[in-house]
Amino acid sequence: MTPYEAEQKRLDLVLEKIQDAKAENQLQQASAATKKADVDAGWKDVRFKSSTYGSLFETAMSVRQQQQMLQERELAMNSAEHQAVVLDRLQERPYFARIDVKEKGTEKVDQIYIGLASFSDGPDNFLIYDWRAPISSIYYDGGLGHVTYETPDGKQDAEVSLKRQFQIEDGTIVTIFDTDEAVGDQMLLNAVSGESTTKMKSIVTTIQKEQNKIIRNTAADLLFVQGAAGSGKTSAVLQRVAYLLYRYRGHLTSGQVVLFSPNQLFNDYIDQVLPELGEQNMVQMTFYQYASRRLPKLQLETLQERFESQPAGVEKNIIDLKGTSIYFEAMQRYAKKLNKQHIKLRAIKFRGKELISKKRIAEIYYSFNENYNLGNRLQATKEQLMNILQGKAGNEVHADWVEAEVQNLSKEQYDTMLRDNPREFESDEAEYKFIAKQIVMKSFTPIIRGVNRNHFININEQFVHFLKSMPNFIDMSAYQITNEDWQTSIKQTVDKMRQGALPMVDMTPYMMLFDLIKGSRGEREIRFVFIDEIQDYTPFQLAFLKFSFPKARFTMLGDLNQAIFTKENAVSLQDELGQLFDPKKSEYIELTQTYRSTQQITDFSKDILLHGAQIDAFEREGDLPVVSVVDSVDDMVAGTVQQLAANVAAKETTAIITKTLDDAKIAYEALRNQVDVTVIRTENQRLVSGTIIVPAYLAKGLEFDAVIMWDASANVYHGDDERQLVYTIASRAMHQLTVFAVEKLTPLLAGVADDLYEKR
Ligand SMILES: Nc1ncnc2c1ncn2[C@@H]1O[C@H](COP(=O)(O)OP(=O)(O)OP(=O)(O)O)[C@@H](O)[C@H]1O
Repeated sequence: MTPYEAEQKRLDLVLEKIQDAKAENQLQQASAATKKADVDAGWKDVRFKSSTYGSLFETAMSVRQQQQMLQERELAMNSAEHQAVVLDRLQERPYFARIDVKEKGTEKVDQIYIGLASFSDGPDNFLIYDWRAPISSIYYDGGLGHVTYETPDGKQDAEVSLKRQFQIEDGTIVTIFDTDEAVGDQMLLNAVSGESTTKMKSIVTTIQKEQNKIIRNTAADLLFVQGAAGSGKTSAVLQRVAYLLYRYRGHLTSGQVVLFSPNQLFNDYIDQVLPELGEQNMVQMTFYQYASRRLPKLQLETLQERFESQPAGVEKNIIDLKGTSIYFEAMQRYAKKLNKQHIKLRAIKFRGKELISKKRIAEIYYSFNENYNLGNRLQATKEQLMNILQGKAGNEVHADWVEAEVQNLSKEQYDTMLRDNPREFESDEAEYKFIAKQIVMKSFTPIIRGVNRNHFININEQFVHFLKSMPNFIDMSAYQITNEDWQTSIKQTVDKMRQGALPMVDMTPYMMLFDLIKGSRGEREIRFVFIDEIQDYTPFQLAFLKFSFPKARFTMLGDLNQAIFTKENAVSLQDELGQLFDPKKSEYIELTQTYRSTQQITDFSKDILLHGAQIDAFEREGDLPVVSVVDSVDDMVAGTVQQLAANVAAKETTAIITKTLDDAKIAYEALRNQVDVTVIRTENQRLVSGTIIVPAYLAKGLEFDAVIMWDASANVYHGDDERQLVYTIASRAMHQLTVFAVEKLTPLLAGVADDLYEKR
């Protein structure tokens, strides 16, 4: 029998067993469904008796029992359902690799077949191993011969005598490929040569050794991945989520994993990867969404506003300062001082008059000794305020307005107030008291809620006071900021706040200050936080996220060359992180090999960068990028139409990437009558197939077969600080890159070596 025949025979056998398992699974599902129906019927027996405490408790018990039963059944059904999905997937593609391994100390050679999930036909007889199983690591990590791999019990030695890759289609083995490398280049070439789609795909069959390190790391508190554009950072990190969910099954749910992504469009782009791997998606959001959730009343600056504002001079110095860890630390020191003085309060009012004055609240707040921290102090203040409110409510019973309301009660209102209470009162006085108390309690409810929600802290005023105090904490001249500059900037912030808005730079400090005053302990149930495009975060934001997720391990991914928001500040990020996380528990991994683009596009993009970053192109040939400097916008439009026609003929999806949203709209107006295009205006739009026009800041993290860079003229991209932006745009292209400029090409591209592109 040839190896091919032998493998096909085995495959047939496995498929048969999968078929058996499916039949079995269907029976299980049916039985789970009947059991659930029984429980549902049981609900009818749950009577709600609530006249006494005893019976209330009894009802609660039986509801609880029903719920528990229901949950168990649901779980059984879910796992049967889940299993069914897994089996379907395995039937489609049972495995993609095989390794023959002899573990140290044994003589037997095991044939390990690796697929998307484990499958066995009896205890310990695994016909397929999950790609995340410890032993599967061997497939990704090395060649033939001696290997060691990590298991939960420590390192294990083994000998590998065969590595085989398969392509299986419809139950038939199409190719078998034996290799002595980690993951054969041919296989990788096949994987990356496909066309782009609007959804990212998993890379499970061709994970590279360096990527495998990222995926399987469980030791680091901070895993920092610096990687060139297209080096598979995002891919690796999504595989990592799937890995962690597998590794900590039963202790970790997808709801305890949060991914901060650059924009909503990107969320949309990656949301199929985990389901494809048989896992649920983690919580995905942008930093902006996180902030809006926490500050629902404030209008925050949007991505577009942030990207398109081009602060310079002092304004920029101030923005820079507000993003530093120095500013973060200054805030901590400022907050500490609030234990002694300067807390900003709001009087508690009721029916237009002051119930508890600011002065009184301050007295209470500062009546606790210095051992109290801000959180305890606030808590203790709240308790006292509640006591006072209770007393005040008692006094209020005899107020005129209450009396009037009692008199005016309708019969219906009266009945609702009495509810199940006995209708007979000892005296009229007792009846009045009872009703009046209800009325007072009802009108006090919003005040009590307000106290519970810290409304007596005037956070806006506090924030302004914080800003005003900063010159006492930070030497502003070190940032080229004069006292006057600082005061002007405070005024601008205050003006914005008056309109119910908050500038982006003040957003994180504002949340942080409030958290400090509240003594917030962060979201402790979150275990893993992933931050993509880390170069766009300031040290202040990172410190804030660390504070907000105190129990989480962090994985940060970024490309310092694509720092389109923070620009050169990103370089110091790594140093800053060294202060936030214990260096002994931090790991830095660099990915230099890029997979997205052809050699020609990678070489061109790389040359845009000044410092010749370490970027290795994957050997895949394509056309040279084309740079076309034309005489007028009309010519650019005509050229774009022509290029689009060529791309469509070659079945390449194209993105026309502009610098700003306005440019995108202009391009759209110019093109819409001639070609079929969709303009992406906001991050909340869906990615559609076909040609799109998108502003650069929304194209982050995405990739396209072909990219047309719109208007790369000298008057559009001028400053050296836009180099990273130009690099980001160019590096979105997989196979085809066309650059148009009107009259004069941006100097940022003019510096690229002549032989790396074709002039047209
Ligand atoms: N091991 C791999 N096997 C096959 N394809 C891969 C592999 N690693 C990455 N790729 C492909 O390379 C492309 C770029 O990957 P990805 O988007 O993850 O890179 P990135 O580092 O996040 O890029 P950027 O920083 O530019 O957004 C994707 O099409 C991805 O599928």
